[in-house]
Amino acid sequence: MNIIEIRDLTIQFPLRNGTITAANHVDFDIPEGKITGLVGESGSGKSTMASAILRVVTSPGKITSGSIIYNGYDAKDNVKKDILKFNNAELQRFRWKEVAMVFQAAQNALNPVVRIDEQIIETVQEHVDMSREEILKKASDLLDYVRLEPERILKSYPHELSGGMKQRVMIAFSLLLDPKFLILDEPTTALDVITQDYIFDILTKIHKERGITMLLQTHDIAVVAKVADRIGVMYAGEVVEVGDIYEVFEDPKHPYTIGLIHAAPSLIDDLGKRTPIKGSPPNLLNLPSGCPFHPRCPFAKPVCKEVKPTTTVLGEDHIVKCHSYNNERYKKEGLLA
Ligand SMILES: Nc1ncnc2c1ncn2[C@@H]1O[C@H](COP(=O)(O)OP(=O)(O)OP(=O)(O)O)[C@@H](O)[C@H]1O
Ligand code: NI
Repeated sequence: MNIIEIRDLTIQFPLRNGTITAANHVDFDIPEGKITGLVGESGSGKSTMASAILRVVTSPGKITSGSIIYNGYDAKDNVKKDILKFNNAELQRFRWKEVAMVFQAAQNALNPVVRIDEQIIETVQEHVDMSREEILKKASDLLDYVRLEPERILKSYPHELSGGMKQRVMIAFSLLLDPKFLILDEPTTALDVITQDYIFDILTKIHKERGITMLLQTHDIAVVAKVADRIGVMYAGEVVEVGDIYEVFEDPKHPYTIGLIHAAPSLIDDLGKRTPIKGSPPNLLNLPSGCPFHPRCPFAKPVCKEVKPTTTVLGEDHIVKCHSYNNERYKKEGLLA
């Protein structure tokens, strides 16, 4: 079952010099109980899509089409719910209790002048009726779970903690109301590699032991390879390939996916073969015609310049948006092993 089903989602930012389409008629499913990784270069629209799920798209962004169905409620109120139609009371109930998010640079979300224990109590009491004692007990268990020393952390101010510790506090925070679905937006960016690995260990443990569905957004495809069950690839506001992690790494279909894999140092055995994707991400104010990837694509054909590719279903959980996905040249040119 899919906990989230995004259909035809369009999000636009009207700016003085034009309109940016950060999500362009996106269809995307997030299956329950799995870790879905979402990769794409900076500006491809990952954070914007996540912010739509929680209805926190930043101004001047507007959702101009689509629906986001949430299937996480109990069978008894067996109605499919469109998050985009939630009223304020429904949103209040939905955020934190159903879906929680750990933001990019979440550590900065902590209030610098309030002790951690008071911040936790305040946040929880905004959403549910729980006593201070109950909250502190739960917070201690969770801090312990993310391998922090509860007594010390609860009495600390944010500046007394390292970046990695603050990020683990934010992960514990996100679990306070037992959400079914956790969105992690670049949860380890700005942390050193050892701390990153440590945090991914903890996230994997949380996923295994609690069965929480996760959406992990990152520009680092190597992280997705390590942690996720499925991968979605975003380019210029579109999801261009989605599939099971083994299938996509074994047999990537979109030239952009192939490019990302070949550009990731730790995924290529022979470092000499590492090849960055040529060119740079498109200007969303002035998108190329047809397939937005065509100016950078080694396999572009005349049609790619003219016609936007539609979605091709390749298997039970594998889709691609490309005119040349089955091009034998992929293999001939040695781009694939
Ligand atoms: N508040 C805003 N005002 C104007 N444009 C915005 C705003 N938020 C996002 N955008 C634009 O929307 C596009 C998608 O941005 P988004 O942050 O979703 O990408 P991303 O894939 O998360 O990138 P990153 O890896 O840098 O976080 C970008 O072109 C960005 O400039
Ligand atoms: Ni982002």
